[in-house]
Amino acid sequence: MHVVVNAAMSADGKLSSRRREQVRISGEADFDRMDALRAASDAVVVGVGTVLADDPHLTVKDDERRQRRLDAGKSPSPARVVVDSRGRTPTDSAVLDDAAETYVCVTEDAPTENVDALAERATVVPAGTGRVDLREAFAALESAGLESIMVEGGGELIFSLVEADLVDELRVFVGPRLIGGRDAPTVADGEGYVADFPELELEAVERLDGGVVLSWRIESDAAV
Ligand SMILES: NC(=O)C1=CN([C@@H]2O[C@H](COP(=O)(O)OP(=O)(O)OC[C@H]3O[C@@H](n4cnc5c(N)ncnc54)[C@H](O)[C@@H]3O)[C@@H](O)[C@H]2O)C=CC1
Ligand SMILES: Nc1nc(O)c(N)c(N[C@@H]2O[C@H](COP(=O)(O)O)[C@@H](O)[C@H]2O)n1
Repeated sequence: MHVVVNAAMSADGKLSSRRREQVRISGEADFDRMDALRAASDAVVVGVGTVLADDPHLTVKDDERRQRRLDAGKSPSPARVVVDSRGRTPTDSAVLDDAAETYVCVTEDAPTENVDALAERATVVPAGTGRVDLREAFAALESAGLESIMVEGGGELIFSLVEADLVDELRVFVGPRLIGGRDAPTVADGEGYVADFPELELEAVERLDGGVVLSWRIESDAAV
């Protein structure tokens, strides 16, 4: 399994504002780069915080890319995965439509009524208790044939994935605006580190949309 995190942040490192509503940080070229990465992936992963904030669709937008996937015997868009401990994904969410296959990773103690409702529209993957056990969930996704994984956010999920040693690459578009706010989400939220900070190796720098795309490799010890 190969896991790439792709996100867009302001020049001061924020994924959105303190209201946690979607903020357009990327320009057309960066959204197109994101679409190409989606098209090259087997699955696109987000946390339920992102579903509740943005109601994303997570499909491939470009017709030619969708056609190329069909020509290769694949579905037009990759599978969508929501990491959602309690099964809070609303049943009318865009990720639960029939445009692509969807997996919802929940905990074993998630409320049964939520799990049952989600199971009508998605494949439910139980993993862990309290919070989704990401290593167990990703191992289940890999067993389902999902090898090439793109994670779009948000900051809570990205931090946990790094902490679980599941991330191979981090690609961040740094856009030409400031958002500010001590409570605004960043690329890596969660508890944060106080020591043994994960080390990154810079692989590429590309100017785009008045900002820059930074591509980093993360040393990962653990295999899934
Ligand atoms: N600029 C960008 O590229 C993007 C921005 N966003 C923004 O990020 C914000 C949402 O991010 P967050 O609030 O951080 O939510 P998130 O999308 O990271 O979801 C976090 C939630 O996932 C669930 N979860 C289950 N197991 C977990 C585990 N082991 N570790 C972590 N979370 C687990 C929990 O319910 C947790 O609250 C929104 O404001 C959205 O607009 C989201 C994606 C991309
Ligand atoms: N890469 C990027 N740049 C931005 O400026 C953003 N606001 C986001 N947000 C994420 O983009 C995805 C939207 O998906 P759909 O267009 O609905 O398919 C979703 O993951 C947002 O959280 N990303």
